[in-house]
Amino acid sequence: MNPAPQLAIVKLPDIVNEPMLHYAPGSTERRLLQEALQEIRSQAPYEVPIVIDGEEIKTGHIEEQRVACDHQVVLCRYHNATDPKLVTRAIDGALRAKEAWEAMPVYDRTAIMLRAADLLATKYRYKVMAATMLGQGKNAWQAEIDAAAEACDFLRFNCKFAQEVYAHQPAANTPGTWNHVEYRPLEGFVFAVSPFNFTAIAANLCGAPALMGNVVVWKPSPAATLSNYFIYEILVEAGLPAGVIQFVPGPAAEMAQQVFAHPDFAALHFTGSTHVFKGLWKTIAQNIDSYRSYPRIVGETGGKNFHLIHNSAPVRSTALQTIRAAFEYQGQKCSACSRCYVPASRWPEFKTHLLAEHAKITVGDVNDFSHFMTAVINQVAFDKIKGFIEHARSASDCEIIAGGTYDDSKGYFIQPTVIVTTNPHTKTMVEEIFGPVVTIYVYPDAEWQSTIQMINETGTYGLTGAVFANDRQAVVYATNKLRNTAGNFYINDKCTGAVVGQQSFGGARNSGTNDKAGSSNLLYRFVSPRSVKETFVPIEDFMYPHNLKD
Ligand SMILES: NC(=O)c1ccc[n+]([C@@H]2O[C@H](COP(=O)([O-])OP(=O)(O)OC[C@H]3O[C@@H](n4cnc5c(N)ncnc54)[C@H](O)[C@@H]3O)[C@@H](O)[C@H]2O)c1
Ligand SMILES: N[C@@H](CCC=O)C(=O)O
Repeated sequence: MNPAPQLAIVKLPDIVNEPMLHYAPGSTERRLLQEALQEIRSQAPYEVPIVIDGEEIKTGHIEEQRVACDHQVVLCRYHNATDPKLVTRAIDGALRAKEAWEAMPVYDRTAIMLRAADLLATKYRYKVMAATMLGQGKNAWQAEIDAAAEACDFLRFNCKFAQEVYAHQPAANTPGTWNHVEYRPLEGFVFAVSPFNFTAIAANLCGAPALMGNVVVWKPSPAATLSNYFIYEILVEAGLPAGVIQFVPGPAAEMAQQVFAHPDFAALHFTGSTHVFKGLWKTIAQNIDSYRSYPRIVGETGGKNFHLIHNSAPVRSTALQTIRAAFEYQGQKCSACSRCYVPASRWPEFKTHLLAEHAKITVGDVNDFSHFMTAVINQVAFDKIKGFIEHARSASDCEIIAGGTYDDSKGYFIQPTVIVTTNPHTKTMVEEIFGPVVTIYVYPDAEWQSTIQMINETGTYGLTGAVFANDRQAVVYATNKLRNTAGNFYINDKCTGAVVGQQSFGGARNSGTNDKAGSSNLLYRFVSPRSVKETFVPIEDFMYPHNLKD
């Protein structure tokens, strides 16, 4: 196929954050979302195929995704790529689609992504939200944040960031020459592996490399299959050519082994847990001699995020922010507040506010919009979180002051749990829980500086953190001393809720490669620049002036 002509240097439409809807009683959006929930429930179980080169494939090797808050209900039955031949087919098909996709003008690739965002914001907003609510256990507001706002924002802002990348050109040209940089898609294919907890992240993991002209084999999370399939369908409706993104639910470990054995494997785009990411990195390292190029490895992983409260902080607001950060989406945001440091002088006041607000939280079915929390994702998560709670219950240095109960008879419900510890290195202060559990350590006011040092040295993660203080010296001190403790750092705000275009997202240490989702940094990881120099005037001599005779 010939490259399509490029007859204009185009200007992007203004890119702004998707306006958030509020789902207040009586609102149109609330009614439409409730109808979508009913519709999805009535259609369930959906049948989700593998899609390779635009062809729906039904292997008959079926897995189920269930409704998190009502686990007897099967939301979808999806076909799994258990046969390695299918993975080979997906890779081969993607590589065949590559030439035409990378030859497609940037304008057209961009138009597909912008169109997908508009389809999601309008025609499919409630459908994708409802699938996210039922499948991934989000209440209406959390689904709006994720499946509507953040997913649209990723799709649109990436287009803006891509323009920044393409516009980044050499600073100088010697007279008679013109230099430019071409941002080539990677030579090979990208493997995108997405987590259960954000539909938006899944859209970004496959969408960002594709926007930059790459072809992608996408393995969605089993616990997010339906919403992710709907995202895939939207991209196709928006004009994504067959083969550019291959939608391949499958056995994770086996697929990864096969993909990483392929010489054309060019990049991993992963979000998920730290131990899985490290395992994938090791396999890639072991196979390094077999690749055409050094693969790019981009992974955003776990966290152990903190709120640090100074004795000058506005206590009530800080307690409210802590409730949101610890318990929204049942603590299943990688950014969730999981450890909290409170000065002894303000602890009684903080505790009073925290417990009073905690008492207002209800946990229940996503169809009842009054609930602040719903179920955690599945039995494995439920059991793991339960284990942390029981460990705290039996530990002599911990006291559970709120919550601490759970019930998986209908859905995987865990009450928001507050632990107070006298040991700042107790298990729940150090390990990622990924559930609605926050542990508080009360520090002597005089130990503000050593507490900060301890926060910096506790655990292995570096994702998000927040300091709350009115005293500006305290803010400055904490901000400087905690520089490497969090890739996303907040001052007088909770440690969750990064917005695309406003706070690019990611952490270092064991939290990931910090390539910052929602920024041009990330897009640079999926291109391989070629510097091109053109000379306009032919030369007439190979000698340089200094070679001339006196
Ligand atoms: N830093 C971030 O931006 C960010 C964002 C969201 C989630 N997370 C992290 O993700 C985790 C929660 O998500 P999750 O439970 O879906 O994570 P997970 O690691 O269990 O799964 C993530 C993906 O990896 C796949 N996978 C699992 N085992 C694999 C293996 N052996 N080989 C190849 N692929 C494998 C899964 O099927 C899924 O698609 C938490 O640790 C959370 O902190 C991080
Ligand atoms: N970007 C989201 C977290 C994504 C991870 O789960 C936040 O900032 O809360």
